[in-house]
This record gives sequence, C-alpha cells and structure tokens, in this order.
Amino acid sequence: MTSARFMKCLQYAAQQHRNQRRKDPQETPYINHPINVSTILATEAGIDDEAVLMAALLHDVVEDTDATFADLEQLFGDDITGLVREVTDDKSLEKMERKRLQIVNAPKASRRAKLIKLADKLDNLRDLQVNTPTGWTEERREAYFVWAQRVVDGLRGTNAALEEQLDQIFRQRQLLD
Ligand SMILES: Nc1nc2c(ncn2[C@@H]2O[C@H](COP(=O)(O)OP(=O)(O)O)[C@@H](OP(=O)(O)OP(=O)(O)O)[C@H]2O)c(=O)[nH]1
Ligand SMILES: [Mn+2]
Repeated sequence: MTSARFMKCLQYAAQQHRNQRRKDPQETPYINHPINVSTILATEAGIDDEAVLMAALLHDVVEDTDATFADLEQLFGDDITGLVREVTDDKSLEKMERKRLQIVNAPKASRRAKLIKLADKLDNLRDLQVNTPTGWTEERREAYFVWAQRVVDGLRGTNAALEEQLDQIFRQRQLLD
C-alpha cells in the first residue's frame, strides 16, 4: 500500500527537479534518476524501508536544487533528512575535492546511506554504459568508471545484489582483476 507521505515525497522531488535534465543526449528529465535509484532499492536490493526509498527520491534535491535541509526536516522529518545529508556533496567545494571526499567518506556512511549511494552509482553507471554525457570525452567517461569503483569499494558489505550488479559493470570495463 503506497503511503500518502511517499507520494508527497515523489511529488516534491519531481517539483524540485522539474526544470532539470540529465546530461545524456536524450536530455532525460532529471527526476527519472532519483526514481530509478529508489526503484533499484525496492526491486533489486529488496529494500522495503520507506524512509530509505523516500531519501533515495530526495538524494539529489539539496545538492542540485534550491531545497534546503531545513525544508526537508519540516516536510519529511529528521530521519529522512539525515539520510539525504549523508549522501549530499558540499557543492561549495572544488570538484576534485568533492570527488576525493566521496571516496574518503564512503566507508563512514550508515548502512542505509550506503544503500542509497550504491543504487545511485549503479544507475549512473548503467546510463554511462549506453550513453556518453554531452560534452564528455571518452577519457572522462572511463575516468568516471574508475572513480566510481573506488567509491563503491568503500561501500561494500552492504547489499550483495547491488554489489554484484556493480561488479558486472566493472568486469565488463576490465576494471576487476
Ligand atoms: N552518468 C550520468 N551522470 C549524470 C547524467 N546527468 C547528470 N549526471 C550527474 O553527473 C555527475 C557526474 O558528472 P561529473 O561532472 O563527474 O560530476 P558533477 O556533475 O557533480 O560535477 C553524476 O553525479 P556524481 O556526483 O558523479 O554522483 P552522485 O553524487 O550523483 O552519486 C551524475 O549524477 C547523465 O546523463 N549520466
Ligand atoms: Mn544521484
């Protein structure tokens, strides 16, 4: 039974991302990504914890829209806001530092936040297997797979199904010995 608060969360995420597009050539509506991440958790990782599925829908709203953590606390409460906080990069930092911190902080995340990060990377990498984001060179695309594997290495031991899906992708890219 889909709860009213889950639908409110989906509606809010769609509203916040309404003018955004992903970087793929088809310019997919951004909201498809958070929906994919939440759906991966529900259908492939066997997650039925609604707070995790809602935080997955919201995982990019503070990082990529004008939403604040105060908004999320008021709308969805501290637990969900805490999960979003754990998966939100500090956009005020220089990009290389942001990427470095994702690797450094991955092992420190809570189990539930690690689930969201694993599903987030899985959706990004599945897309990257079939699309090159507009303006990316082949080198940048390859570098993304290498970097993503380093982030995923800090998230292991969390969900076998997601980690196997990710390893299939890394194997295909000859990134696994
Ligand atoms: N694969 C893919 N990524 C896209 C697309 N559109 C937007 N993105 C986002 O772009 C980011 C990767 O691009 P970068 O240039 O490396 O990172 P940046 O946008 O944060 O500067 C990913 O976030 P990230 O910071 O790397 O990961 P996360 O923090 O969202 O997990 C991903 O969510 C797309 O069409 N395909
Ligand atoms: Mn994301």
